[in-house]
Amino acid sequence: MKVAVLGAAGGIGQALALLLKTQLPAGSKLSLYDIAPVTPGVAVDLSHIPTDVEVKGFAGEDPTAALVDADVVLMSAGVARKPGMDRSDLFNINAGIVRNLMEKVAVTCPKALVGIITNPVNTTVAIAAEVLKNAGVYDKNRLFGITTLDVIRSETFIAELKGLNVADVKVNVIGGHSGVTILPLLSQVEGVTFTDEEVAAMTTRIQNAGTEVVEAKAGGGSATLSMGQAACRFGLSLVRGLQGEANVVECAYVDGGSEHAEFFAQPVVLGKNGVEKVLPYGDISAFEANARDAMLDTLKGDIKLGVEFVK
Ligand SMILES: NC(=O)C1=CN([C@@H]2O[C@H](COP(=O)(O)OP(=O)(O)OC[C@H]3O[C@@H](n4cnc5c(N)ncnc54)[C@H](O)[C@@H]3O)[C@@H](O)[C@H]2O)C=CC1
Ligand SMILES: O=C([O-])CC(=O)C(=O)O
Repeated sequence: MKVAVLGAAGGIGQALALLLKTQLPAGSKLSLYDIAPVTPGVAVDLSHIPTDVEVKGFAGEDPTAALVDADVVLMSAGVARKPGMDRSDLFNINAGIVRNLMEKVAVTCPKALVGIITNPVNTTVAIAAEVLKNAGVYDKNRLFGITTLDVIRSETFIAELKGLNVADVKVNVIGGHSGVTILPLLSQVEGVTFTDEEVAAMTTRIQNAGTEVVEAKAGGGSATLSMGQAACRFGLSLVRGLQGEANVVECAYVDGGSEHAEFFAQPVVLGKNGVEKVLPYGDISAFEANARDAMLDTLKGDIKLGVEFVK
């Protein structure tokens, strides 16, 4: 199994690479790419950790060497937010970065499962899809926007509020990955009841959790360590699915035939070809149905921006 991380010298990339070095199955290969010249050094550093995962690092303008034979590509290349910015403010720089990297993926490892972390995810995933379509290699089951951070935040915040063991809290988060498009389905959390006020406050906190970190880091970037953990969880789930494990389920932003939008985050079963099955997200409350319907114009606009960028 070969996993490539693009943007590997960054805050997320280094945290993710460390977790993958220690958690990928024995015999895996980890390939790190970033334009930053330090990247081969990051690989040398990680290679001193005694696990059976081979690490190689590549820097420079061309990611091809890192992508050869990749089964999974996790992309966090790009710029991060500073206080006062919205995720959509990252579009101008990150759209081109994602497009250029996806052009190399399309040529070098078109069958890889690709997880996009680079923001704005609602739009960059649409960009990635258009690039793959233009190259004639698009398979909707192999492309994912990684929304796992919204899931782990929801689980953490709910466990804190309700005094639960966080390992027992499971939450689906649907929609997209910014502001109102992030919709945690609190009504489905087993063994927990929320007042209307708690639902409203918790939903808002989860939607604004990225901004909470951006403000706390005060100009030093956005979530990197929690995102490293989230991306590692999602990447390992992709690997487990590829290896034939049954019942690997994650929420992800996919082109899954949703009635709501071309891309929509919801639970999916992962397998040898990526998405094996898109699962229904189940019964939701009136509050959640309203929030879902209210987000759709924003989400569809974000997707359209990505499609038009590539055209
Ligand atoms: N999906 C999600 O839930 C989350 C997404 N993000 C996003 O992830 C992205 C990365 O964030 P950080 O790691 O904190 O940023 P960072 O600035 O620490 O790292 C980004 C890395 O990308 C590299 N890079 C830039 N252009 C590149 C290119 N053309 N090819 C290869 N590498 C390139 C940079 O050299 C840098 O090392 C941002 O867009 C951020 O908004 C952040 C948190 C959560
Ligand atoms: O908020 C940001 O800019 C980074 C991000 O996507 C998150 O932390 O959820």
